[in-house]
Amino acid sequence: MEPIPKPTLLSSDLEANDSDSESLTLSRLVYSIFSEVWKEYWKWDRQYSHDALQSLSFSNTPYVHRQDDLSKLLCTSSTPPSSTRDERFDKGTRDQDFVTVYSRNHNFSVSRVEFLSEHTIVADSTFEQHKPYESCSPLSRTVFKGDDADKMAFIPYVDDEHFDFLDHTLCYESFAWQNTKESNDIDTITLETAYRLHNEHSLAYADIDNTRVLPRRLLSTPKKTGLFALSHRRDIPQWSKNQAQYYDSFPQQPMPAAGDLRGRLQSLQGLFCPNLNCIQVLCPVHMELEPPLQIKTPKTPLLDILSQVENPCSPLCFIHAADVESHPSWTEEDIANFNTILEIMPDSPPCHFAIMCYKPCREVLHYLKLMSSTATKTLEVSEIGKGKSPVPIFRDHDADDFTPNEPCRHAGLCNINSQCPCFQNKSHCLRSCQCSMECARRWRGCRCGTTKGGNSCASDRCPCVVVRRECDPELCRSCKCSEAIVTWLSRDSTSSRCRNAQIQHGVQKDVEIKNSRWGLGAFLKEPAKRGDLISEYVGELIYEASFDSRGQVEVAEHRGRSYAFGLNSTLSLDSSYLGNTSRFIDHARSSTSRDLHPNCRAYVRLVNGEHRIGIFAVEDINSGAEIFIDYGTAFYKNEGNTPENT
Ligand SMILES: C[S@@+](CC[C@H](N)C(=O)[O-])C[C@H]1O[C@@H](n2cnc3c(N)ncnc32)[C@H](O)[C@@H]1O
Repeated sequence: MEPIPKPTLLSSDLEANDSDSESLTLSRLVYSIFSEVWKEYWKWDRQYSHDALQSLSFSNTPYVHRQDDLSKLLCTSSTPPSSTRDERFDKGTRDQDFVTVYSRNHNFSVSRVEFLSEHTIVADSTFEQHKPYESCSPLSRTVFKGDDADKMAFIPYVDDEHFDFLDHTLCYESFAWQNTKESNDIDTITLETAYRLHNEHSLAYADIDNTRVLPRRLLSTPKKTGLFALSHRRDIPQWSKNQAQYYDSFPQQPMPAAGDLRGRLQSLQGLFCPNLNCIQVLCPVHMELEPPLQIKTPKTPLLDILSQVENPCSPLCFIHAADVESHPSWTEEDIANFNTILEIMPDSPPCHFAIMCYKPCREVLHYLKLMSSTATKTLEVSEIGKGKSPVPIFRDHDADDFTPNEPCRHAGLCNINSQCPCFQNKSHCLRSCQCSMECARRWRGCRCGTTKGGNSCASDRCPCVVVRRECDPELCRSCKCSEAIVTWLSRDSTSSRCRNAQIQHGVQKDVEIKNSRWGLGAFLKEPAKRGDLISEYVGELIYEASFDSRGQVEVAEHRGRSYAFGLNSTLSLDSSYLGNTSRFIDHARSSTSRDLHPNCRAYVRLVNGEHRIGIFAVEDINSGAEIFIDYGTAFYKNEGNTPENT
């Protein structure tokens, strides 16, 4: 059985007998129930594991022909036992191999046995064994890792006498398998402890958390999701009779009432990542636990909004008759919901509000007129006396000297007084920043036009290109960068397309990985034009300490291959363990031979507030050609390569 972890904070106090304070009594109770559950759980675990293993043994595998409740398929290679052979095995197929498939129930009893014949394929030629190569999990987008854990998940090259793994272990504090505090087992034990303390000892969950005896917090805090919320997202072993009552007993995240539109929008918004590179549900990288509602300042005068509506939305649309006969009497709830929608999409036509508010379009316009006159007055008053702000300074065009910051969330203007992180970092405000759309720190996008059959934003004439950021689908409207992906997908070569949004659109070339001069190399499977994105370089985003301990000096050196790129002033992008085909692109120096020169180049671009690396063709390249980039002078220094030997 695993040793019971002692709570770090109170372990000595818990063992002392002479203190009677209320909190200590509470802590002792929590600890004693935790210990009780701990022992019960590991006893169950041992029996469960024993039964599971036992059930796999052949002698214990009774033939039960039942089709229902199949939960597990286990395969072993064998010939069928003669007693259970059916006709198929007597028709000259005896020398074939058979696979016996046992279907099992939750309690490991066998519910069905089948014998499947196995077809053997004889290869014409012998395969040559590939030399040892590390595995790399395929990745479609970069993931944020930050710092590697202090716990070592495995010992690399442990059977290789040339690798000094003892030296490598010094980079870590412990082995991951020595740590019993973070596991599904511990979470399971903690949940059962919480249940018993609450239901059998009448302890409030907040009081249990306050003792800080349990290894995980039960309730969520603004910064961290608690175990109760997490338990809905994972499977818990079926071990305790109390489990069926967990979900009635444990507090749920309160759901906003049906009429509370603001609350419902906020909780819905909290599900989706606001970063345009991501938009993933419950994204662990960009999302706060309870992000505030994104409120927007109106930008377009009402008359302009109205003039853009071409078709009536209904017989009661404002287009037919703009005025109402008398002031429509909406309930307080109607008005509150209308205001909420107005806050998040102020520049929408009344027809859209009509659908969302369940009100006639014409009545909506009446309220819009009322609200817009108030809004203008408020704006005028709030702008009085502000004076001119100093011209903002930015440095986010230079990745070597900049790391993107979190979106800003503060009251007031983005300046020194509000301690705005964008101001402090000299960056542009992001789409998901809380400041007004009129904020002087916001990037305004480009106004590049598109030409029929031509491209836009392909040169330094585009202001986005100049500052090394990809066009923004919400800001760069005239280059139609939000439509470029549709154009590309339809392969419509006659339509114009924005050339400065290829990374976010994932417009990549087909690439094949084959043996090459220095291990594996990347080869084009289709032609590429100058300026085309070949592939995005994806991997794990890591800080410098992890860059070092991943062993640019140890593991990578031993392997003889390095997959890390400097991304910006604090982060590197490493595709050693997670990556895509671009990790196989080899290096070539400028101005060497025709078939060994850099036909592509890696560029760091600011894409919707994040740095990403694109590998772009710097010349027209034929299908079948190997892709090369120039790794730069660091490659010569770090890897002992000289320009001559490459
Ligand atoms: C990003 S990996 C490229 C893919 C690598 N060829 C493979 O098999 O996985 C970079 C490593 O490939 C090797 N490499 C690539 N280009 C090279 C060159 N021109 N000269 C020597 N080694 C090179 C070096 O070991 C380098 O650290």
